[in-house]
Amino acid sequence: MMALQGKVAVVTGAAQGLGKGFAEILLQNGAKVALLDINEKAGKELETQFNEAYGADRTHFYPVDVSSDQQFKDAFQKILSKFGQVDIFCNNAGIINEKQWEKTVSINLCGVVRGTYLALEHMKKENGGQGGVIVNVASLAGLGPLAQTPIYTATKFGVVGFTRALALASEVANYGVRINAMCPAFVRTPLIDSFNSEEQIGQFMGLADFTRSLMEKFPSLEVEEVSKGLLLLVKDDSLNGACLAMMRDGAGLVSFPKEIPKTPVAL
Ligand SMILES: NC(=O)c1ccc[n+]([C@@H]2O[C@H](COP(=O)([O-])OP(=O)(O)OC[C@H]3O[C@@H](n4cnc5c(N)ncnc54)[C@H](O)[C@@H]3O)[C@@H](O)[C@H]2O)c1
Ligand SMILES: CCCCC[C@H](O)CC\C=C/C=C/C=C/[C@@H](O)[C@@H](O)CCCC(=O)O
Repeated sequence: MMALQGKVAVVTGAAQGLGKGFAEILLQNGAKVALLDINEKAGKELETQFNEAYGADRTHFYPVDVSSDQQFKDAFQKILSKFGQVDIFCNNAGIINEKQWEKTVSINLCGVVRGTYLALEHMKKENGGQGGVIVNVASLAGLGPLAQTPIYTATKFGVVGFTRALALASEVANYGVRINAMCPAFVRTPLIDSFNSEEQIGQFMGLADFTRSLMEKFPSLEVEEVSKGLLLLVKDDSLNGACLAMMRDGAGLVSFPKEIPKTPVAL
């Protein structure tokens, strides 16, 4: 089990919702945490709140839009100057916007790639790094489709595929870095109200009742429950390439088929 005392973590999309919960559980377990978010006001307020609760200088906020390569790189350098190292990197920032779908891809998928490559470059043993762990936040919609959000679904499938491929690369090439994904069902944060917003859902608004019925099948989780899942993926040294599915009736590591299950067809 990885001990978190003295470790340095980075969490994107940390100003509210799941990111805030992830940052807090890492602080409670002894890590220092760099908070990254596009929302400067909420981020700075959270920095003050966390430093008061967990000790001065345990947390610092960096304003970053994860769709900007430059902002991400600049912040990473500042984090290294302040904290000296990065051991844990959680790519959590994500949005739902089916109308501005290229923006959604740039944040939800490209943002995860940007953060992961920055972290990997620093952590990789072949670069003189100390190893570490990266956790990418996907969704249950990265394992099965959410009809109202095809682009969001595509980005989350992308996050799962990217995480699994890179985890395999890390194992084969011995990077010394573990890379895992989280796939929670609905979680009680502002994001789940999106299904009712024409601005975010656009042409798929007519499917709102379909999402509502899915929410009955998968009752909302609380941020605190999902945060325990992050802690598991960070601490358990045996986990690399793991996808943790989380639902109200229980969490579990997803078993992906070794062979593709298929029904034969005549060609
Ligand atoms: N809430 C759910 O039901 C749920 C379920 C499964 C997965 N997720 C995933 O969890 C992650 C967090 O979602 P949440 O529910 O906490 O959402 P949220 O909207 O409450 O919080 C998202 C945070 O990300 C920040 N953010 C948005 N765009 C950004 C950008 N370009 N750069 C940096 N920060 C940015 C926001 O300012 C906000 O603080 C997302 O990736 C989401 O897809 C959420
Ligand atoms: C518009 C609100 C969007 C919230 C998006 C969040 O990421 C939450 C997504 C939550 C649930 C998605 C469920 C998708 C489910 C199906 O595809 C289902 O078949 C998956 C089956 C899983 C199982 O039963 O084991």
